[in-house]
Amino acid sequence: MKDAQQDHIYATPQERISRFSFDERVARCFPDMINRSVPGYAQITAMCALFAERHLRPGAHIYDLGCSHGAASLAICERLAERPFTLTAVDLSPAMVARARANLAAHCPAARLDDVELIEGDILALEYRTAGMIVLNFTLQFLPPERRAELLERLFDALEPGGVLVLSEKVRFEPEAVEREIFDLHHDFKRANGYSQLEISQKRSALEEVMLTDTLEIHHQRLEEAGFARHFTWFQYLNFASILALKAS
Ligand SMILES: Nc1ncnc2c1ncn2[C@@H]1O[C@H](C[S@+](CC[C@H]([NH3+])C(=O)[O-])CC(=O)[O-])[C@@H](O)[C@H]1O
Ligand SMILES: O=C(O)C(=O)Cc1ccccc1
Repeated sequence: MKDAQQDHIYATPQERISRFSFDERVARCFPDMINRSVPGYAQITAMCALFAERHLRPGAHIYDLGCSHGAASLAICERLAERPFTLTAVDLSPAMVARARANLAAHCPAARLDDVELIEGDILALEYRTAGMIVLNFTLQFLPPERRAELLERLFDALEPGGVLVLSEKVRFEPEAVEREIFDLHHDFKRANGYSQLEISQKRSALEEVMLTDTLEIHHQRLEEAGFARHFTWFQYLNFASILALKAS
């Protein structure tokens, strides 16, 4: 599937801006979109492989939830090419799952390919098996806020002792003055990466009711309540952050 395209989705004025969705059009340009929009995306993806290398017991299972093109899964498969593990990557969008499948088939080391499974489905409805590592990179923010705690509790239950969860999110800040400053700086970041003011503001409107962000404090509180013994923000770049949460061994 050689269709890696530049993101021009919001480049022309739209009369009515429809809600953002992970459809065919977004899937087609997704790598370009996320790399130019999410500060630290490449670093966070690469670190997921190092977390797996450090924390995964041989033979353990990994989940990549809301995998999109499968970037985190691929980074893990490449780094742990010689080590035994199994992996399930899940996404609700058929267009994304098709890309993840093609990407993994093309780039996953042959020795790992048989142990990787892709599921087109809702991570809120999945039956989880015991896992050593769960990756939630920029996915929780798209779930209804009232379902987030329940999902984290289920993921905590699925993790084996010593298991790890990587939770990466766009976050908001309090007080409002700080939020405004960092929000604007993120827009500067996007402009520096070639997005126009029109693209930035139209996409912001499209995301308004779809992507509801929490503060880092809320994320940590949820993880605490889900049962995680240790959880800390290991990365932050403007309003994008990643937390590592560990289940006691
Ligand atoms: N209920 C759901 N069930 C399954 N998938 C879902 C659900 N809701 C949304 N998604 C999927 O979650 C992904 C979010 S993108 C993740 C990036 C990836 N992790 C990456 O590291 O490249 C983040 C972003 O675009 O900012 C999309 O592919 C949705 O289809
Ligand atoms: O583009 C943005 O402003 C974002 O907040 C991140 C993002 C990246 C890709 C899809 C949806 C949101």
